[in-house]
Parts: sequence; structure tokens; C-alpha cells
Amino acid sequence: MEEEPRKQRELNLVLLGRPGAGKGTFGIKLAALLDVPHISTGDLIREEMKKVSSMSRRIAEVVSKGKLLGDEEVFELLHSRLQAGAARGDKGFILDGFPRTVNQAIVLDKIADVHVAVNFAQEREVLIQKCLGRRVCGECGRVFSMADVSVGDLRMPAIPPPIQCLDKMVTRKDDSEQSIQKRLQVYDEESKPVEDFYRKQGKLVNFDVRGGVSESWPKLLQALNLVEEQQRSSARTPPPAIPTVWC
Ligand SMILES: Nc1ncnc2c1ncn2[C@@H]1O[C@H](COP(=O)(O)OP(=O)(O)O)[C@@H](O)[C@H]1O
Repeated sequence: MEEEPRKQRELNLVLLGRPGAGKGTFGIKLAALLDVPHISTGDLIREEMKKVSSMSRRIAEVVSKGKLLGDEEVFELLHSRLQAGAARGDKGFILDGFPRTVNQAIVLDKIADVHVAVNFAQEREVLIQKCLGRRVCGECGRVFSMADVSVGDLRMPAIPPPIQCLDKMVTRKDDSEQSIQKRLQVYDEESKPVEDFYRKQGKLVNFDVRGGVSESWPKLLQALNLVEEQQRSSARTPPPAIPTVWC
């Protein structure tokens, strides 16, 4: 008998973690696997910063200093994105970089059921080196890591860009040494309590990123009980015959 198309239940995940811990990299992969949108508040804010307005100038000032935007401001950006997604029939979301304060988590609980909060943990020195080596393609927006990072027994191989992106690499203004230190401090002061918020709800999954993407991805799937989902997805979509051209 024809297998009933799986009725996809809504699946809402939030990704927590310090700058450079891998929220974006694994968020994009999880979104593709689960067929839900990857929504990064950092990306929404950077889109806003591209506009010519007093608000975008003020936002750029805050971001360049490594501080958090006001809860109301970032929630306004996120809420309109979530409403647009719901209107399109999105069956959930992978939320990257939100909530970043307990107040944001409380407000999010009012408009959506969060099923899992994945907390990406990594050593501070690794995070600093990854952010310093992080580059973004100015055209397609993909994020790359230009340097192999090794701290102690930890090895995080570089994620070099494809040839099409090579001459379009840009460094985020908030990936300066000073701004990285500030963002790490802001995380400890304002965002770490969000981990406790979800721990108390029994929704927190801590994930230590102990290696590169290919080494960590299967471990993350195991931690989230998504191994079968990956097997079904691989069976449905054989790998592309030609490398994906990003730009
Ligand atoms: N939920 C949020 N609340 C307030 N500010 C945010 C939020 N998400 C992102 N930002 C702002 O955008 C910047 C970049 O965010 P993001 O791309 O997620 O960076 P990171 O690499 O620190 O995770 C943050 O440093 C902060 O200034």
C-alpha cells in the first residue's frame, strides 16, 4: 500500500550558543533536513542594516559594538518574518540567535510552542579563533571559515569557499577581536540565563561541538533523535551529481 505522505507536524527549534559556536552552520543543515525555514535574527538585522535610514544607522552602531538590540526591535523584525512564513504555510522554524534574553524567550512562548532548544557549546578560545577567521560571501551570503582552528586536542578544519565566492569574501564588522570579546561577555550576562529557561521546561539539549561539521553532524542528529529522518531524507534525495554552484 502506498505509504501515506507523512503529515508533517509543526516543528519549532531554537538554537542557542555563543558567537561562532555553529548555530548558523548547523541551523541551515537542520532546516534542509526538516523542511522548515532557518531564521537567523542576525541575518534579519543585517538585512535591516542595508537600508538607508536613521534606524539602520542606529542598529549598525549597536551591532558593531557587540551589544544586543532592544528586545522590542528585534522581536518586531522576527514577528513579521514569522507571520510571513505562517502565511506561506511554513510548518515550523529553526530559530537561530533568538531568544537571546529571558524576556525574548517569554515573549516567544506567547506566540509559538518551542519544542527543543539546542545549545551549541564550544571552548572560548575556539570561538574567538573561529569568529576571527569567519568570512561571508558578499554575494550569496554563505559563511566560511578561512582558518583551521586547533586548540588543545580540538581540531576545527577550515570551511573554504568555492571558487565562485573566493573574490567576494567580506569580514563582518562585529567579528573584530574587540567586538567578539564584548559579544561573549554579553552572552554570559544576558543570554546564558536562556539556557536555564529551557532547562526548567525540559527542552534544553546541550551539544558540545568537538570537531568539524562532518564529524559533528551525525552526533547532532543522534542527540536530537533525527538519525532516521536523515536516513529517510538521504533515500529521498540522492546527493547532487554536480557540486552545487553557490554564486
Ligand atoms: N535575538 C537578538 N536580540 C538582540 N540582538 C540580536 C539578536 N540576534 C542578533 N542580534 C544582534 O545581531 C548581531 C549578530 O547576530 P548573529 O549573526 O546571530 O551573531 P553571532 O555570531 O553572535 O551569533 C548580534 O551581535 C546582536 O548585536
